[in-house]
Amino acid sequence: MAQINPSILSSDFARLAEEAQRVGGPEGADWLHVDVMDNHFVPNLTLGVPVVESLRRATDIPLDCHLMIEDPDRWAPQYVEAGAGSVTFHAEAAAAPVRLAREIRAKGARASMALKPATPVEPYEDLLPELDMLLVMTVEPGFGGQAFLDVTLPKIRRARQLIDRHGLELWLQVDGGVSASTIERCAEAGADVFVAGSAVYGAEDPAAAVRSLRAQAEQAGAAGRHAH
Ligand SMILES: O=C(CO)[C@@H](O)[C@H](O)COP(=O)(O)O
Ligand SMILES: [Fe+2]
Repeated sequence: MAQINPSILSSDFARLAEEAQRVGGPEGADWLHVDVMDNHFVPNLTLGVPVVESLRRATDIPLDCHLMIEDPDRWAPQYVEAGAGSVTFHAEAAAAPVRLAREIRAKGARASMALKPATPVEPYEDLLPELDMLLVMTVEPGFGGQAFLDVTLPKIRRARQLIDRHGLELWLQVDGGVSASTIERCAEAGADVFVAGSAVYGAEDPAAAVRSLRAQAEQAGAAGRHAH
C-alpha cells in the first residue's frame, strides 16, 4: 500500500496546524513530513523541537521528522519525546547509527535512516534490520521544489532488492521532486513511501493531490512488482 507524506516545507509556516488539516481526513495523507534543517548539515534553516511539540498537540496526523542536522545522535531522541512517530537521521551525519536507531525504537518511534544522492546503500546492508524505514533522497537535501534526480533510480532498485532479499518489513521512502510526472518511476523502482512538498501544497486542492499521487503510485508499484 503506497503512502503519501506531504512535506510542510512547502506549506505556510504561519498556519502549520491548518496546513496539516488541509491534507488530512479520509483517504488523506498517511503521515506529515517535517523537514528539520540546522544550516550546518544543509544550507537552510527551518524548525526545531518546540514546533514539533506544538504540531503534535494541534494535529492528529502522525509526524515523520526528517532531520537534516549535524549531531543527530544527540538530537533525534528529543524529537521522539516531542511526539514524532518516525525519526529519520542522515547516515552521513550519525556517529553511531545502530545505537541511535535502537534508541529511537526504544523510546517508541519508528527509526529511519536517510542517504544523500551520492551515498551508496550497499555499505549499510547489514544495518537494515535495525531500521523501520530507509529514505533514499531524490534531490540534494536542503530545499523544496528542486528537480527530481534520475540518477537515484538505480539506488532505489538496489535498496528494494536488499530489503526483499533479507525479507525485511522496512519501508522504502523517496523524498525530493516527487510529483505526478516522477512518482511512477519511483514506485516501479520499489519505493512505497512518497514525500511530496510542492506537488501537494502547490496544488489547488492538496487533499485531491494526495489521493491522485497515491493512486498513481499504487498502479505503478503493482506493475513494478509484476515485472520483477
Ligand atoms: O527533505 C526535503 C528537502 O531537503 C524534502 O522533504 C522537500 O521538502 C521535498 O519538497 P519537494 O521536492 O517535494 O517540493
Ligand atoms: Fe524531507
